[in-house]
This record gives sequence, C-alpha cells and structure tokens, in this order.
Amino acid sequence: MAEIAQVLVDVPTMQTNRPYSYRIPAAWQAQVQPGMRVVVPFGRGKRRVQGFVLSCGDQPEFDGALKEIDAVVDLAPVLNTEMLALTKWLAASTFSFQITCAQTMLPAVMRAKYVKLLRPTTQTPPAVRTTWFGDQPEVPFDQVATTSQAVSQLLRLQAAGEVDVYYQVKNQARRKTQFGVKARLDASAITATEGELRHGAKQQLALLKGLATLNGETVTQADFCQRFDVNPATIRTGEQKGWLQRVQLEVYRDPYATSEIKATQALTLNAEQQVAVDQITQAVTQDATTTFLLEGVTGSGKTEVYLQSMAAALAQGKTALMLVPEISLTPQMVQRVRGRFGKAVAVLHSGLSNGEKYDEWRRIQRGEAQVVVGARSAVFAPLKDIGLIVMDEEHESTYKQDDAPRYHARQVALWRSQYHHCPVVLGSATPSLETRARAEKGVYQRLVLAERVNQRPLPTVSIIDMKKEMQQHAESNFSAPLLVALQDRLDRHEQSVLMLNRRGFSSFVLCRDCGFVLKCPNCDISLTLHMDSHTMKCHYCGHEEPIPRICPNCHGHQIRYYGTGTEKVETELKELLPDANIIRMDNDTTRKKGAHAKLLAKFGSGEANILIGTQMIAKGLDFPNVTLVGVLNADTGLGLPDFRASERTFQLLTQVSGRAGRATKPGHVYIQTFNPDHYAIRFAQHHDYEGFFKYEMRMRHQGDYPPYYFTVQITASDLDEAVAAKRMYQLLQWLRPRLASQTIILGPTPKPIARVNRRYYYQIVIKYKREPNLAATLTTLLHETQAQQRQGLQIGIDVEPLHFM
Ligand SMILES: Nc1ncnc2c1ncn2[C@@H]1O[C@H](COP(=O)(O)OP(=O)(O)OP(=O)(O)O)[C@@H](O)[C@H]1O
Ligand SMILES: [Zn+2]
Ligand SMILES: [Zn+2]
Repeated sequence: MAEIAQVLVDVPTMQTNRPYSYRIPAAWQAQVQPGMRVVVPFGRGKRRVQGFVLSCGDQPEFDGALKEIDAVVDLAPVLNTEMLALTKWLAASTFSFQITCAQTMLPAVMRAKYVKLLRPTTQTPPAVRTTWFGDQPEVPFDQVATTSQAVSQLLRLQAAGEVDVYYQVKNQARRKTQFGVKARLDASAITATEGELRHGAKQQLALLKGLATLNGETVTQADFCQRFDVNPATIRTGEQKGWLQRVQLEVYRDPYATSEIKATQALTLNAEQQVAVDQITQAVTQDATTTFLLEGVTGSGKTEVYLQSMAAALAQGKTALMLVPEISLTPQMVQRVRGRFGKAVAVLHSGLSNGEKYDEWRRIQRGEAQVVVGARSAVFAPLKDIGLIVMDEEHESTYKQDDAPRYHARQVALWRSQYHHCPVVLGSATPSLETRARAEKGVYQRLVLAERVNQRPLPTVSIIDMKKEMQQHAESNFSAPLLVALQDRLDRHEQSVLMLNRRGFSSFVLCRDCGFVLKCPNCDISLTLHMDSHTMKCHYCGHEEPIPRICPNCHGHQIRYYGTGTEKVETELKELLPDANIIRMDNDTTRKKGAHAKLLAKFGSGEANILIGTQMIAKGLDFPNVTLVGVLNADTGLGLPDFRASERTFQLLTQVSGRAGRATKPGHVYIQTFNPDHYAIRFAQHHDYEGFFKYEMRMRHQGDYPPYYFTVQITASDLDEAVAAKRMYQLLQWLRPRLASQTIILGPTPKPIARVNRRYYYQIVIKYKREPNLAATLTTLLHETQAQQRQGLQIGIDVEPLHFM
C-alpha cells in the first residue's frame, strides 16, 4: 500500500509540470490510485486545490514534512493509464501544462470550481464578527472584499488571526438520480402478506401484486407506479412496512431521447468503396497502425466506407471513434451513425448541456458505448481497445483548438492509433495540403473514390464575372443567370442552396459625409449590423451597442449600411421571387439548441425551396432534390493575409458545389466572383483537386510555407501596446542564437487584427525544416513566461497554427 502520492496540482498562476508529493492518510491508502482527482492543501495558508494523482509510491520526491491529501474526489480513476500518458505527450508537443491538458480531456463539469470563503476564528472580537459576518457562519470572500480598502482591512485582520480565509473545492459534476423500487419480500411472503390485508386496501394489494412480478429486479419508481397503477404515497407505506426498499438509481441524460432512429442496413458497395473497406478492414484485423487518406469526391459515398469499416472493428470486439468537424452543423452524419449502430453510439459535441456531456462520457468510460461520434475534443473519448479512428472532413480547421493546449485532433488521433495499434482513416473531398503531401510521400496510404455513387456526374459549374454584372445591375446580389436558374428550379419543384461567404466579411455602418466606420472600442475591427437585435455587435469580444442614427464623428445624418448579410440577401430574394419559400441559416437563426437540425429537417421535407446560409451549409448536406447551388460572393476570403487563403477558398467552393445533383437529377452550380481567373476558383470549377494540389504546392514551395516548412507562431498580448511589442523584440533577441541559422524568423509584427478585447497582439513566426533545439527552447520559454503572465502579459505558443489573423 502506497503512502505517498505524486500529485499534479491546479494552480493557475503558478503552473508547473512537476508533481508535488503528498502523504496519503492511512484510511485511503488502499483506495488512492493514479488518475484519480484529489483535493490537497497548497502553499501557505488554507488554500485548497484540486489535483490529479500521477503515481503512488513509498518515496517522497522531497524530504521535508509532507502535507496530507485532504479529500479523494473519485472512487475510480478518471484518467486511465493511456490518458495519463497522453497528457504528458500532449503537454510536451503543444508546449502547454499537463494540468491544462488533463482538464481539456475531461468533461467541463469535472473541472474544480473554487470558492474563497471568509470565516471567523476563536479570536474574532464581537464587533469584527458583526461587521463582516452578521449572523452568518461564513461569507464568500468576494462578497465582502469589494473595495481595495476592504481587502487591506481583511488582510490585516487575517494577519492578526481574527479572520480566516478558506478555500473550498467544489465538484460541479452532478449525477441525475431517480428513486428505484426493489422488493424485500420473497414470493411466498408476498402471498402471505396479501392474505393479511384488510378488505378494500386496493392500493396496497396492487403494490404487492406489482412487487411479485419484479423477480428481484429494481425498477424506477415512476415506471412502477405507472405500470401497476400505484401512487407514490402507497410506495412510501410499503417502505415503512418493510415490503420494499427504495434505492437511488442513476439515470443518464440522453440528448437524443426524443429523436427516433431509423435503423439502416449496410449498402452494397461499389468497386471503389469495396477496395477501400477491404484495405481498412485488413489493417483493423492486423492491428496495423496505417494512416489512410480516403480521398473521395463529393457524393462518392465516403460515409458508407466509414460505417462498414467501423462495423468491421466492432465485429472483432473492438471499439470505434469517429470525428466530425462540428456535429451541430452536421446532424445528418449523427443520424447515419446512430442508424447503423443504434444504442452503441455515444455522441459528444458542444451543443450538449454539460450534464449531457458528462453522462455520455461516463457511458463511454464504463464501456457501455462502443462507438463514439464527436467533434474535436471527442478525440479524448475514454474508449478502450480502439479498433478504428475515422476523421471526416480532415481538412477542417475546427479540428485545431485555438486556446491552450493548442492541439490538432489529427495529431492526437495518430498518437492513439500507435497506442491502440489501430488504423486511422482521414477522409475528405479536399484534403489539407499537409495530408495530401504525406500521402504523396507514402507516409499515409491513399485510397481514392474518383466517382460519385452510381456514376452520377459532378455538377456543371459556371463562373459569373461580377464586375460585368455590376455594370448592369449595380445594386443586386444576384446576377441575371443565377436568378433565371432559381426561377427555373421553382418552376420544376426542385430545391436550391445559396451560400453567402462571410469569412472576413461583414455588414458595417459607414458615414457618407466623412467616411467614418463604426468600430469596436475594444478591438481592431468594424462592428457588424444585426437586424434581429437592432444593435451593432463585435464578433470578437461580444461588445454590443445601438445602431447610430447620427455619425459619431461629424454628426452628419448620412449614415448608411454597407455589405451584405444573409438577412439582406433574404429580403432581396423575397422581392425578386415572391413565390419562393426561403429558409435562412446563419448564426442568428441557429443560436437555439437544436435549431440547426430543425431547419435542415424542414428543408429536407420539402417545405421550403431555397436554403440561404453562411459557410455552415457547405458541408455534409445530402438532399436529393437539390439541383442548384449558388455562391453569392466567392472571393471575400481570398484577400485575407493568410497563406492558406486560396486553399480555404478552393475547399469551400468544392464542398458547397458538392451539394448539387447528388441523386438522380443533374446539378448546376453558379459561382459569382470578382476574380473569375483566380486559380482557386478555376480548379474548383473543374472539380480538379489534383490540379489544385500541384499548383498550390508550387506556390508554397516558392514562399517557403507548409508543407515544405514547419511553422510555430508565438504571440504576445498586453493591454499596453508598447509592452507587447517590447517583449517580442526581446524574444527575438533571445531566440535567434538558440535556433539554427537556416531557420527563418518572421516578425515581430502586429497581428493582422492587432487589437482584440482591448489587448494588443504581436506575433513572431518561426519557419524551419529541421530544428533540433526548438522543443527545448520553447519549453524554456513556456516556463519562463509564467512570471510575466501574472503581470498581465500573455505569451501564446502555437505549433502549426492554422490562422494568422
Ligand atoms: N454503395 C452505395 N450504393 C448506393 N448508394 C450509396 C452507396 N454509397 C453511398 N450511397 C449514397 O450516396 C449518397 C452520398 O454519400 P455520402 O454522403 O457518404 O457522400 P460523401 O462522399 O460523404 O460526400 P460529401 O463529401 O459530399 O459529404 C448518400 O445518400 C449515400 O446514402
Ligand atoms: Zn470587440
Ligand atoms: Zn460622419
């Protein structure tokens, strides 16, 4: 039995990867195991923090007097051996702290919440007691320490031992429980008791008859009452008489309880699909850690390949993990997985409540779910014995987390594949350049689905030069050919999808007299007009203010709205096509839980003929009656200062085009653009991923960009611009001699959006091919910047950043 535990503590202002030794009280020595959460005292005073036990042993790492563990939070480890090892690797590879990684891997409700409390001591004078506590035994510190005077007064009282500051660790996780009913009498005792009942005790008789049918099983009280027509008061009577026992039953919050699943059967695969499934299944059987790139055009049936390969893993008694970019945006995918695997599926994504996420997580941890579908953080799902990991739309940037730990789910998936000896399938119609380049080199094995299912043709794509269109209809968002096509679809009772590309784009307010643009007071960008709330909002910090009628700068009255929002497009379209039934899908209409799925279901049922939306409608939709796709503004993303701008535009156009003509009727796509000759748009027009890949690789080679170079971005941010800038110049001096001479260091420069939420951002980008000293250097940087963080300066390290904005 171990007496000492090495604990990773949660101290935000003083993070370290070094565990602390604590003594395990004798009573818990048999119980405490690595991976459990504990509450421990930390530092001087009465501070309590949560921590994770990393290991148990008999030798402390430190030979002074050891403090004791205060409480054990879990009955069983919440991080298993794999997860503990993963935490360590994740921290090292993303240059973040292990505790942050451990917390990222677990449902949010398992994070500790700290409450700072003020308590009287035995020496508290009555006057002090009344002033600070009234008649309360303790008060929250923040409630009384409201001014700096109050704080200093309290500190003095604390020094004199007249008050005590105490930290409480609160566990936020709540299990949902229900009463269950269990019989305490056996069959013969029940019959005997029935005989003793007074005449007319109908309820009690019904209760006994019900208990007789249970055969030792426990059922929920609600269920019991309904089935045997017994009221809860009678249950309590039965309990008092010793006929039954009421027990706490745990119930799971099921996010999909109300939605029925239509069970589906495996489809007969076409030749290309069959090759892919065979290869993947073989790797599953052989426990091979092969990474496959499943490169399949839109509508080629990649999903069916995933499902049948996952079924193969399950058939061998293993589990399967499937990652999707953001499930609330692709409800169809969840339906397909649940349709195939039913109750074996657990779903994890940001649209669930914290309680639902916690319950799904526990179902997985207990082995009650063998299939997990989820967005980015589902890559940490505590599945055991994984047989296959699938990552759909592997090129999507939502797989990368923006905050520490800045991990990419693909990297974690590959790590787990090594741990579990299982293959990974990366699927996309438009793979990221990095992935496709690795397949070229043979690091990944490429599987190709070159044709749509049943040899259906890919849609015809027409490019419309908006410079010419604007000369004729200056004010309209719709070119003449697109409008004709829309009318034609209405006449033929077919459906259309219209996408407004909103990347780097917004509707803003401008003064025609002086040119003033209303900007966010905290950030470096213009505010966006929101007609639903009649306010101007900042999409970065959430700042909101009324729409101005008068120019704040020149007090003129010529204030006008510019740019195009989905609402404005919808209004215009209603005027142009009064007979159309339109559904609009954007951040405003999908804010409510489940709204996204509802709108899509409505469109799918044919209630509407036109779906207008932002990028969120580009992926995954599979509606057979959609024969027209229109992209209203293809190029708003092209001008962004980011070397991936062309790649993103190509991916988006290809994905959205792929929504057209997926079933029997042929599809047509119209792309409206001001850059009709841009290569990203031309290659998308011809569905030519391979052509785009070769061209873009040349561009990247010329510019020394990924995948030819690796990149790391370091940012500094501070409320004071000079502080952030100065720190970055110092950092440059510090870095240069530590890195190889061939390594390129760009910057420091202000970020393209230099100010967000009142903080100024500066960045340095390191580009390298081989840099043996980099890991050690960045680790040193991570630890050295701890002290500065406390003064408000924040340093961020981002390995292979996906955004340079
Ligand atoms: N072997 C098959 N036989 C018949 N129909 C199939 C077969 N495989 C897939 N399908 C159907 O073809 C359609 C397109 O498949 P799926 O949605 O999987 O394409 P995808 O490759 O994921 O496309 P995207 O990248 O555009 O999302 C679906 O309706 C699917 O049910
Ligand atoms: Zn802002
Ligand atoms: Zn003005």
